[in-house]
Amino acid sequence: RLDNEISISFFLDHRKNSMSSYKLNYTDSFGNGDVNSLGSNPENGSSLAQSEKAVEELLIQQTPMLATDDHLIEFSEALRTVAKALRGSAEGKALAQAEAAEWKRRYELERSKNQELLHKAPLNGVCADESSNKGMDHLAKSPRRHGQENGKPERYSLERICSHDVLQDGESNSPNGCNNKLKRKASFKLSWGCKGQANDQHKKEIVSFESGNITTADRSSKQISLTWETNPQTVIIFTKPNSTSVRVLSVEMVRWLREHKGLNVYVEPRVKAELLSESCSFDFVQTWEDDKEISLLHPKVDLVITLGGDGTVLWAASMFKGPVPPIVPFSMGSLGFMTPFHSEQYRDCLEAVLKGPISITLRHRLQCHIIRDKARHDYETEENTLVLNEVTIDRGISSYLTNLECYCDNSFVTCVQGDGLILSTTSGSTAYSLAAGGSMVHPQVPGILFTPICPHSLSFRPLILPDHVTVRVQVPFNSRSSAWVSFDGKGRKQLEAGDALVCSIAPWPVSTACQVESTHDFLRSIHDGLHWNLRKTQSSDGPRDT
Ligand SMILES: NC(=O)c1ccc[n+]([C@@H]2O[C@H](COP(=O)([O-])OP(=O)(O)OC[C@H]3O[C@@H](n4cnc5c(N)ncnc54)[C@H](O)[C@@H]3O)[C@@H](O)[C@H]2O)c1
Ligand SMILES: Nc1ncnc2c1ncn2[C@@H]1O[C@H](COP(=O)(O)OP(=O)(O)OP(=O)(O)O)[C@@H](O)[C@H]1O
Repeated sequence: RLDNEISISFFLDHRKNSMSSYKLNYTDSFGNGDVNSLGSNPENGSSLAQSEKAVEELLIQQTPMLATDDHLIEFSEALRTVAKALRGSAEGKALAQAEAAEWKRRYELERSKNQELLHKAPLNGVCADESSNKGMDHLAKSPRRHGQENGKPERYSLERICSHDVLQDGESNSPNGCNNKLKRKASFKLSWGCKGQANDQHKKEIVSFESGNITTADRSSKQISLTWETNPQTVIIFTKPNSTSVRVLSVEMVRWLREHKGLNVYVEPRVKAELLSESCSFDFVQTWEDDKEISLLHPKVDLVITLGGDGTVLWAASMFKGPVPPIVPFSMGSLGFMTPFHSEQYRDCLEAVLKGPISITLRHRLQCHIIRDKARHDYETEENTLVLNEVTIDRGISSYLTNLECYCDNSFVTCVQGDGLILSTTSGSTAYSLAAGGSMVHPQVPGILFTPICPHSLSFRPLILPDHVTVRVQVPFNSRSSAWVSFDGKGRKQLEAGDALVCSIAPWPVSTACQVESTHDFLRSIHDGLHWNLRKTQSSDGPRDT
């Protein structure tokens, strides 16, 4: 601080014509006087200006002896140096004090915010009967660490969430509300951890600030495992249509699930008809009359099995407008990014899954909402659609460029002029978005991919946005043509000028069972499915660096 006042007083002995004593005072930025003082005679201090004037007068008017003159000059130089040093030290001290006060203020603020959050947020890992207001949101957004679990030391403890939590949330959000059926559902818990790494316990749940250090948030995308707490009793099987191999397998699997595992089995109406045409002994198999009824099934179903390719997984997920039971996807298609299980080994695989624990990939979905300009004042709006891969806004049959205004949390992002735009989940990053030049992203990375389709621009690179944002894509009023939206490649809807699509991460992810674990399965699928970075290895036979 530069406002320190320094006064130097000289006490001159006129008789001896020499300096006898001095005193230095300075006032710090907090108004404390006499913080440091030097000198042998502390009384009779005067201002610096007066003292300097006195020195000057002495030097000029009194014609002192040469020796005394030199002595005074030397002394005044010394004083200047001391004054400069003191000023520097006072400045440094004041700065440090001000900085410390600011750090302290921020730390207190952060601590009080954290404590507030702790009070507000319910604890994860507590079963539904202990805490009733938890949801999948906590799983995805606010994992919490337990000090002790099952008597194990803290460093081995895992975070967990019970299936009740998922249900409770689903029930409160579901338009159908099936509370009376909750008890029929097998309960399970999800745990996530970092293979017992000792230092894991030190991670903080949110970004925190301590002693000038910023520590990062806990990682949300850990390996997640599912452990049944009560045995699963009901499964639902979705099958790819018009496939003989799928039909043969479904007959065999339904019988095995009933006879060897004693499970209740649901299938689609089409499949029930197929089963009954094989044998009337399949009349135990349950189904539903129309698609609306399936939305009432999720409280009863413990496990979903799919027989087909990725499209069948997408189809199965689309049947659940709220929470989705864990899915075990068997590969009976050509690519199989999301279908790691081999159908030939279905017995071993289902034995392992029904017994648990199993690794799962928690795949985020996007919830998409169309807002019509014509209906902007209406109370009723169109129903949300949930997608596991992506929502696409394109030019459809129009031969004009699409013109789409894009906003992210109300900030203008850009205007897409080209064939269209893909808003993809990270699971969908290996599907259409990949074909349009988007990056491949591990499915458990939270985020929304913003990938243009054939943009008529040289510099439109794809983006990946964080998972908390809301994206709005609007057809401007001056657009030459309307645009078309499709959800996981299905259910096309027209967007007229002024209409908008609003899209954000849904609170109901889809958990798919892993064959090994999430990262292993993802890497296997990009290697086997896409032959990613496949190249003949260069031979060692040739020129080398010396
Ligand atoms: N140009 C393209 O690549 C293109 C065009 C349209 C649709 N699609 C994709 O097809 C999906 C619909 O799948 P479908 O089976 O109902 O249609 P489909 O029968 O036309 O199959 C599309 C292909 O995409 C693959 N696929 C689907 N989801 C995938 C994923 N997450 N990762 C890697 N590959 C995936 C499928 O295995 C299949 O081979 C859409 O969600 C979209 O992503 C891609
Ligand atoms: N149960 C179902 N009912 C109606 N349509 C379905 C069902 N299961 C899958 N489909 C549709 O059938 C199409 C093909 O399915 P899927 O992708 O599973 O098989 P595939 O094309 O042989 O596999 P892959 O995608 O690996 O090549 C998809 O468009 C999907 O939406």
